[in-house]
Amino acid sequence: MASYSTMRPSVLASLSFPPSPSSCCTNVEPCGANVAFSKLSERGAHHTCTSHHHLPTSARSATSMPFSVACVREARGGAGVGVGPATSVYRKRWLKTTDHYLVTEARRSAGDAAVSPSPPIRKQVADSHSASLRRSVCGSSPLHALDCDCDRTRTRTLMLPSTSLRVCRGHLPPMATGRSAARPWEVDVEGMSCQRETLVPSPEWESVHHRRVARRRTQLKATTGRGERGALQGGEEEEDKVDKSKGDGGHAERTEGSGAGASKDTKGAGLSWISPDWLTSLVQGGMGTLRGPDQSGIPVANAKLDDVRDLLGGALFLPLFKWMLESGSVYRLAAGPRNFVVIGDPQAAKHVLRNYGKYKKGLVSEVAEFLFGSGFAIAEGEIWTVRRRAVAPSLHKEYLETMVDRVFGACVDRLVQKLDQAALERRAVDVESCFSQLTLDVIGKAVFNFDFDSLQRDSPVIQAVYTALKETESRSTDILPYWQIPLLCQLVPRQRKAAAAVALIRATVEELIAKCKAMVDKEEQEQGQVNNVDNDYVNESDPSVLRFLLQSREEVSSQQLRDDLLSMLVAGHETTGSVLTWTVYLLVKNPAAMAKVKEELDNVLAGRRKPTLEDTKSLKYLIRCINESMRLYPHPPILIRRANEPDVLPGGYRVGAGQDIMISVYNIHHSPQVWDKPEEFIPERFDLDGPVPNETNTDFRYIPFSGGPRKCVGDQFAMLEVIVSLAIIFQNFDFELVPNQTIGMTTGATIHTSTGLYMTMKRRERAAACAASEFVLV
Ligand code: HEM
Repeated sequence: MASYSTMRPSVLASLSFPPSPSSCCTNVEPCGANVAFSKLSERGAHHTCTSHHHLPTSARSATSMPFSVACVREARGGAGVGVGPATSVYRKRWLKTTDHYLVTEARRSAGDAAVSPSPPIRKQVADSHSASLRRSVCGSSPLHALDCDCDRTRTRTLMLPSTSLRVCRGHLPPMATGRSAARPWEVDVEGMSCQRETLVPSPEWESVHHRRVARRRTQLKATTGRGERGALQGGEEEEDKVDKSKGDGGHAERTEGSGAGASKDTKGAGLSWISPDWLTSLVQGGMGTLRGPDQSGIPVANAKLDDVRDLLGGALFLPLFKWMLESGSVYRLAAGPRNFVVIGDPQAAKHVLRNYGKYKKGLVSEVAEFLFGSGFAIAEGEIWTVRRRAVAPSLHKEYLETMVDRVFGACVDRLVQKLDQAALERRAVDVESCFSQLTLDVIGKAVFNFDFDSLQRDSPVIQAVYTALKETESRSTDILPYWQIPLLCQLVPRQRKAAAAVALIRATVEELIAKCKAMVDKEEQEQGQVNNVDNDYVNESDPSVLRFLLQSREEVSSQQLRDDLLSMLVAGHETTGSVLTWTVYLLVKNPAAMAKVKEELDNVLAGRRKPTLEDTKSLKYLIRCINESMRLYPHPPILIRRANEPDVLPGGYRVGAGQDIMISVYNIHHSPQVWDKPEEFIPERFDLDGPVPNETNTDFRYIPFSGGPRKCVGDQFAMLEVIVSLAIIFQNFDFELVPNQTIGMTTGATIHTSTGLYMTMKRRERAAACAASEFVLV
């Protein structure tokens, strides 16, 4: 048998190996997952690791053979590159099968009729043609790979209208992989015609799933107390099997909420052994025996097992609201080993938020430290005081005016072009991802003077930010903070994924800082002096926050600067994107309000598409719509604090030192005791000629930007960005919701839709008459 090492160069060169049978994912990265593979390029022993689930089927099976991987990070991976597993066991097996493959191929090309290509090779050759037609677009959630052929044992048959396809579980949207009733979902297929298809679960899968759910329910009903936990564990073992067979849990980590009847991916709940019923009884009764009677006067929510799915990994704010209706506006909740006091009362919220000394960020700092480091969004004490004082002045009036004039409009204009194209092709667009891209572009320019250009090309940063934020939320409900143990972080796939996301974000930020530093130093060398910066300073060519901070020559370590800017990047990106998404959604659902907005825009801007800072003040109705949208969908919906010392809340509720607190902004904003018709979208509820509502003038009934010393530092920036964006977009387009969509809710740090928000759009006649583009990005 010819050996691989002797045959490799010549045979590989002579093989017309199909150009990239390709991994199923376009976002392959060397993420160092459980099974690492090394890539042996012909140039020598270049090794790179890539995650197991990113590799094509042939790489994972025992019968591995050469193939190529499109590695986006390294921009490598073409035809004729052999990939072999790195671990010795895999390498051995792989070499064996490669030898076999090469010999077989050699015999075949020498005309040996007895040899026919092995089935996998035939399959790959066939797929290499169709792969180019069906390139997956799974980089940008919630779009997922189609027909990826990862591993046949882990696939599920899905019915397309015309055919049936096999899709890897790991690449399906969460509602498809979840255990609750699945319903139709969508996958973007970048095929020849770029059509979108709707997939529904196959009838076999549905029936297996329903049987499993029914069995589990019966088990739970039949048991109580200790037994209940036993039953849950039993059920989980079964679910675990399902989960293990999932291969990649990555996508499934994006879970569904129960809003608007959305189905839920209860992965978190299913994998955890905690039962709030059990813990609630501990708090209600057991706590009396363990720690003495509960003197706090705070009612304990009767948390039910069914609700825990939402609590662990879903739209947490929804069960919190349900429990408020049952237990009152301040209640205690046992969630895992922690217990929280949940506040849905404006006065109690005001007390906690204003008394920052008594209440620190606590749990938030713990669970988000891996992302923000010592950034001032989560820092406490002296670091926070100093850094907030240093950064906040960068968002001064001159700066905001520059943003309105030179950044917001220019970025939105690119979105307009994108939507224009979709309108021409009568294509539906997921506006949620568009807004996420837009706000990343804006914050990139505003904070770093860097153009992510994510509207035009896929930015891995978006997914990385989402992954990192989702991880912070998961950590806050994890039963054990195992992620505090470094070794476990290296072993657990979810942690590795989060670490990779943070590494990517940090590397991006560090690179941007280095570039800007070099530029400032160069300028100063050329001018032979250090620039003095006053509070209104805006650099003409680079108005970014980074430039402001570097030029102000504050004493700060480069790591602190990185963490502060990263705080702004993360805090200012998702939040604003979500406000845009839900405001558009609400307006499209309320045509009368939309008509008023458009009328106002036409009056105030009179065909000029670009509002100035002054114009924004006149767009009063639009602003009220945004205010109302942030009431109904606050981002984040929950604020977390921890009591530094014992205290008494308004209403006489006692909290002990170390007590974790959730201020549910969602509860306050939706409370029937606080608002009339709280569930309705009524922009007029805020007086049109009155002040813009905030925490002060509503006495903490309305706190979308929080309140007290740790109130959002970017509130004005964000409002202006949303006003300018919507003003331009609504002048240009009429939107329509794609029918039969389920708009579910899920949370990262903000409220997301569970599977995107698809809309079609038409150019408004009036806008069509306007010139194509008036903005140039600075
Ligand atoms: C509509 C969009 C936005 C919303 C709804 C929002 C909301 C919030 C909220 C509620 C907090 C307080 C969290 C707490 O009390 O625990 C906060 C903090 C913060 N926000 Fe925003 N934000 C938005 C946009 C922005 C933007 C655009 C930036 C940056 C330019 C930004 C930067 C920050 C920072 C740095 C903090 C931490 C402040 C501190 O702890 O001192 N935010 N945001």
